[in-house]
Amino acid sequence: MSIIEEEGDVTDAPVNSIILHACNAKGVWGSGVAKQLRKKFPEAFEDYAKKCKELDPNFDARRPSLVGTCIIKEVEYSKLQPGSRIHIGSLMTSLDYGKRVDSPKTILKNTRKALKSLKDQIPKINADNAKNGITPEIWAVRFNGGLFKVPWEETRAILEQVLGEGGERLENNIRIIYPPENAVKKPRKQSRKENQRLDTNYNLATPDFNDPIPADSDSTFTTPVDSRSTSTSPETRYAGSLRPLKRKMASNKTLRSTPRKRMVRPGRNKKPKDRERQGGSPSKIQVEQGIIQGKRVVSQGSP
Ligand SMILES: Nc1ncnc2c1ncn2[C@@H]1O[C@H](COP(=O)(O)OP(=O)(O)OC[C@H]2O[C@H](OP(=O)(O)O)[C@H](O)[C@@H]2O)[C@@H](O)[C@H]1O
Repeated sequence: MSIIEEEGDVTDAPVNSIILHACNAKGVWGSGVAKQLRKKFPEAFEDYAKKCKELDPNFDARRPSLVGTCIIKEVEYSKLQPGSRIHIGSLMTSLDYGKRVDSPKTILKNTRKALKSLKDQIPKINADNAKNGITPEIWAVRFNGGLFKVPWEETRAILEQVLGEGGERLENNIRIIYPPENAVKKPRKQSRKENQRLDTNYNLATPDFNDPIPADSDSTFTTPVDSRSTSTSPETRYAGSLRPLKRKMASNKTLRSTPRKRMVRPGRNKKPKDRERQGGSPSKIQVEQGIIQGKRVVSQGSP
């Protein structure tokens, strides 16, 4: 047994080979590789869906006995080559799919069991092909590594352990097929709402203006300052104008909880005229001058 990884399309696997992929146990091949296989080999899908339904008629996950097994279905390879055969091996590594997909840990546990199930079925397939002097090759995708979101290295380690174990090594060679980089769908474009949220979050962070602008930046490089001016965050809505500063000062006044008290000593602010009328004490200068507005003041020590 050898394992090689190469670029390509798994649906181009040759006649007499075994295509290997992972799927849920709910009878759905709605996306990813499974969908492609459903389209090209509808017989394999019908067999899989029927088996899922037999074991769990309502697909309510009460009888998840297919998880951890491998369904292998032999189908016609091509209508153009009557009698030509290919096997589709479906590793049931998660009970459900989409948001209800099993955790990576559970998927890996199920993968180990499902690969053992595959290994148990291979001798019969090999025996059938031996008549024609063929040892079928296994063409696998990097299963679990797409919609099931399990890092491929972790799945591969289990594959090597189970299929390559000691004296029971498989004689079949394994080809891991991965799509060319430019064939992989780009991540979904973020919605306008998500973009706005990201934008706001970004602008709320205090930009470090001391950060050097990357050397390879071109004229379209957007600094945090530029993007702040288009932001709708409260802190930055008025970036570049004086209005926010004025508003800030105004709001400081109105926000003060207790009005500032002025310390006023009694009679302090009264005009000299008032002071005199009220019989207040004359100022030092008035005393020195001896006169307050026509009224003679007798200073101390005068005869
Ligand atoms: N033609 C091609 N040739 C070669 N490699 C190809 C390829 N097309 C894609 N790949 C790559 O093959 C890896 C696995 O990718 P996938 O996402 O398919 O599989 P998976 O094992 O993570 O997950 C399984 C669940 O995905 C679906 O989901 P539904 O239930 O329909 O919702 C199923 O039904 C299952 O349940 C990724 O590296 C893809 O880039």
